[in-house]
Amino acid sequence: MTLKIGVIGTGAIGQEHIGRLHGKLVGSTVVAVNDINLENARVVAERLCPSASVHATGQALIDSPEVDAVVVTSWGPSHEEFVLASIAAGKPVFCEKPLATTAEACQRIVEAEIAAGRQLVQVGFMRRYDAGYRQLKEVVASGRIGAPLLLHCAHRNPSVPAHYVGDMGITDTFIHEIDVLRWLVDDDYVSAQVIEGKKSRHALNDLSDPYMIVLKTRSGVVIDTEVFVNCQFGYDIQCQVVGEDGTASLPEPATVPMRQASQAGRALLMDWKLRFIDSYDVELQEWVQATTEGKVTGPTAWDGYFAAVTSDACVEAKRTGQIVPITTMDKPDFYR
Ligand SMILES: NC(=O)C1=CN([C@@H]2O[C@H](COP(=O)(O)OP(=O)(O)OC[C@H]3O[C@@H](n4cnc5c(N)ncnc54)[C@H](O)[C@@H]3O)[C@@H](O)[C@H]2O)C=CC1
Ligand SMILES: O=C1[C@@H](O)[C@H](O)[C@@H](O)[C@H](O)[C@H]1O
Repeated sequence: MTLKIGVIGTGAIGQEHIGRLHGKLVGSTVVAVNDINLENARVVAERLCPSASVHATGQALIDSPEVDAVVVTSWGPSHEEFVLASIAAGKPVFCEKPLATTAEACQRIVEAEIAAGRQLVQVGFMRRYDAGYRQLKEVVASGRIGAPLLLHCAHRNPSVPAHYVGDMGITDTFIHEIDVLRWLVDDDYVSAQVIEGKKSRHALNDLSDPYMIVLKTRSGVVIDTEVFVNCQFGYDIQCQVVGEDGTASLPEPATVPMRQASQAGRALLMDWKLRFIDSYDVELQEWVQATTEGKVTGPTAWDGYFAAVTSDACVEAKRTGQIVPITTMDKPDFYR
């Protein structure tokens, strides 16, 4: 069976996902697209999936009988509307991160999915599919470095566009660590602290950059992460787990070691698209397979909700300079 997919949002990652769902992966085809910029949707369809219909609204795409499943790659503030509409239509939906921009909105999605009686929602936390993170998780779970005590992490982007403002360092960027690190150590967070310091001269407008975020988990693991989105030198993701008996680190992406012009070294990637290209493929291939079998096997609406609660706590911690507790509703049996 071939899963017929409708994609809402034909911007940067929308185009990436259309490319893989229509031409690269097995068992899927893109039959419909939509974007508030309709002309852009038409141009993208023409280039990547010429037989797809271009719908005037996201709702029309979701309602279309030709669409079996929905992929939401529009801006964060529109996610709630499209995910709720997909649930109401009884259609599986893959939503890029964040699931929604507030914890309240994510809670509404969780409640709607429970009321619908079956899991339909997967969130685009692709790092769980990255070969390096999967290897690191295996090492941690094997007990070879003993129980994890501390994590030292960094999320560095070379630069960000002018529309990247305010707390996006948390809600758009650090949200990846929020999800992948609780999955990595199989633990949940209980508090957040944000430490701001000297601002880089490369940070535009009101953007505070860089800063440190410290999360503490239920079992007491302390996780520090540097968020630095104007670091200039590369797209650089770091994660080191310090255990009772040793340390384990996220492998560096494989790039060619070079000796040239009196220097020895290797190139750094400059772009998230390249750094996680394989994980997006694995993520969406597993989603297509699971959706065809009527299951959700990846990050759920609950994971999206938990990430949003944590992200809200980090935003509050940044605003107040205080250590902010992280409290969620009880995890429903539906997600156990
Ligand atoms: N998993 C990952 O590594 C990544 C995830 N993302 C997430 O994907 C989403 C999109 O990000 P980008 O592609 O970078 O942004 P973008 O700005 O390149 O594209 C977003 C597209 O959505 C369209 N759009 C916005 N509101 C809409 C609405 N109500 N209905 C239909 N179309 C609408 C815009 O016109 C635009 O074409 C965001 O939630 C972002 O956080 C983005 C980059 C990487
Ligand atoms: O999801 C992503 C972007 O939306 C975000 O803006 C970047 O900071 C992240 O590194 C990238 O993975």
